[in-house]
Amino acid sequence: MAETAGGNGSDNLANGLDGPDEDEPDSRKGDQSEFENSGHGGYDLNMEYVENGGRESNHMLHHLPAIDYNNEKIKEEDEEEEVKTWEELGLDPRLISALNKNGIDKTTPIQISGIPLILEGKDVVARAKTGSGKTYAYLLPLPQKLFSDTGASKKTAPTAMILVPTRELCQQVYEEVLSLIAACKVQLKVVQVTSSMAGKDLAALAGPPDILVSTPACISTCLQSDALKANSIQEFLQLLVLDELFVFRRTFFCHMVMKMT
Ligand SMILES: Nc1ncnc2c1ncn2[C@@H]1O[C@H](COP(=O)(O)OP(=O)(O)OP(=O)(O)O)[C@@H](O)[C@H]1O
Repeated sequence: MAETAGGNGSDNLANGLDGPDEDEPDSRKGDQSEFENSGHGGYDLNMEYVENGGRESNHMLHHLPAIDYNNEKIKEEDEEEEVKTWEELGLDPRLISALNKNGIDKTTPIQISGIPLILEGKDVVARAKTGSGKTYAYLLPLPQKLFSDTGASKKTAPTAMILVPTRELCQQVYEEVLSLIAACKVQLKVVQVTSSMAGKDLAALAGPPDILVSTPACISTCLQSDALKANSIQEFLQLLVLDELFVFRRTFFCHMVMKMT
């Protein structure tokens, strides 16, 4: 991880178009049965994410608190791990209610570890086995942190960005965010943009959204076309999620993150 974020900085956010292929097959097809079968052991370090929770945060990922479950460590944690409720994680009652309506009433280890840290505004790198609930681990705190955001009326960039490597994942995460926000009955503008969208669709970025779900390649295009402005992102972005972080390693995107945070 240190190597990933500690690489050479880029001089220009819009430079370096060697981003990941957005047509890469969607690796996340986790469904309920997959989740149930995964148990809480055997984490195989196959996914990571970063949440940038504060302007004062350190730019070097190796300084971040890391939730890093490997097979050996998870056994120890399984023995000692305290099961916590959504309430004990500090989750907003509206989100808990939304989860309960979908029959999700128990927390998973990655959610127990990650959600409180993210709510505290810490930067987090987390990895756990497919189907272990990582998406909710970052998705639940995100709107919650925006519930209390009175909304800077003059903001010119999204408050939160979720970046995923493929269009399929983008659509999937976008729908999950929309569904959570609808269930909570809060007014948050959520926008999805991908490289396959026509220029006129980028008009949705004007406004701008509270939460933007996109891909690195598309963000690069948006920066080049001025649909997004690097300076505005630096000023207004409060939360950044990189889902499937390993895909972004050694790409221009690492440099971009260094600039944006
Ligand atoms: N606490 C929970 N209780 C029950 N089901 C859950 C819980 N958290 C998530 N799920 C469900 O488990 C499934 C897999 O979760 P999710 O997609 O978050 O896994 P993931 O760790 O992100 O997987 P991947 O590495 O493939 O992205 C989803 O259907 C999700 O709705």
